Amino acid sequence: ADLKVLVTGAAGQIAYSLLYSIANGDVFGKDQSVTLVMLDIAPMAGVLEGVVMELQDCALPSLKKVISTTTVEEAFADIDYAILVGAMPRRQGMERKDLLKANAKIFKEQGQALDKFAKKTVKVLVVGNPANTNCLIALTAAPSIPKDNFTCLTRLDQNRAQSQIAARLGVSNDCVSNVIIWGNHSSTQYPDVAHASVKCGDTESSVVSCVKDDNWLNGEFITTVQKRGGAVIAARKLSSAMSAAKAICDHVRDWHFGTKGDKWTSMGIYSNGSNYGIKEGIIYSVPVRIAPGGAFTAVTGLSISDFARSKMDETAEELFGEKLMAMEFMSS
Ligand SMILES: NC(=O)C1=CN([C@@H]2O[C@H](COP(=O)(O)OP(=O)(O)OC[C@H]3O[C@@H](n4cnc5c(N)ncnc54)[C@H](O)[C@@H]3O)[C@@H](O)[C@H]2O)C=CC1
Ligand SMILES: O=C(O)CCC(=O)C(=O)O
Repeated sequence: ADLKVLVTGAAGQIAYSLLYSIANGDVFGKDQSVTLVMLDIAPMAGVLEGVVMELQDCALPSLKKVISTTTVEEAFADIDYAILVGAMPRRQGMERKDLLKANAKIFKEQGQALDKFAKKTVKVLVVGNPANTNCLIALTAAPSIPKDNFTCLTRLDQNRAQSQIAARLGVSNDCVSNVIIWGNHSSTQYPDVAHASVKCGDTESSVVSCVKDDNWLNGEFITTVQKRGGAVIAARKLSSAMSAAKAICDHVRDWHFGTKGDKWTSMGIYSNGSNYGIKEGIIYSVPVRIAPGGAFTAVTGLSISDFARSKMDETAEELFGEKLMAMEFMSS
């Protein structure tokens, strides 16, 4: 059957790369026909039309139909996937949580629209910042959809971490696996390589033993990944878009087709209180294994050092703080 995939913020920068990749079959496969639904706000209707024209002009075989709209009723009707990108991006000098007030109401409205109009099996990926807390807002506004159908994007952080390690070791990016992103997609996130491995030829070794520099791994490596979004904004005067679109494709592809073998990937998921002492009630990034079709389980049994514990708790605390702020905005 045809897959109906919604992208919000469809006239924006991330969408400009993302829509092409989805339409080209890079996410759901070349043999899967896709109906793309594109939502943006009314003032962007003209730009949206231009993007629709370009998608048509790509003449892609797996793109069955394009629907562009500025109303949530039409956008969320019967969708299989909702990729929620549309939101205000951060500018220089702002933290991602500064966006909460502006963006919280978007995700409340869209959560309600998911609840009312989407398939109950819809898979939701929240990208708009602050991604974890926006995801929690959407999930809360959509009680008829299972909590495990809501995730937020930390794959960009994972890709950044993986590429920092690969560059340090002088190997290609695909040699590095099982890097973990814990917690918030923010500067408190904890990129963790304690369980990561690097494969060169037939031999697989731990990243820690290959890098042989704990000072770098526990210091500069972590801060580089935590602050990478800000570094891109400072350089480009715009937030990451090409790399964000690529990470969205990686996330959704793995959620659709599953992870391979014993490999895992990180995504922000609803914390039910049973993983690594992380309390219930926030969207927190953890390593997961995913079965084909999308059922995922958090990877269990990983040893957690005291250093990791304190980092994991710090980012959880920030998320509970954001949740409190979000609840205040919602009730005021
Ligand atoms: N989680 C992550 O790893 C990342 C998240 N982001 C976030 O993604 C979001 C989008 O970034 P860009 O595409 O660069 O921004 P952009 O400003 O280029 O595009 C955003 C689009 O969303 C639209 N929009 C605003 N309110 C909307 C609503 N209620 N419904 C539908 N569309 C709406 C805007 O009109 C605009 O066209 C930002 O919040 C940004 O911070 C960006 C990179 C990575
Ligand atoms: O950092 C930002 O706010 C820009 C977008 C983003 O979330 C990122 O690049 O990681």
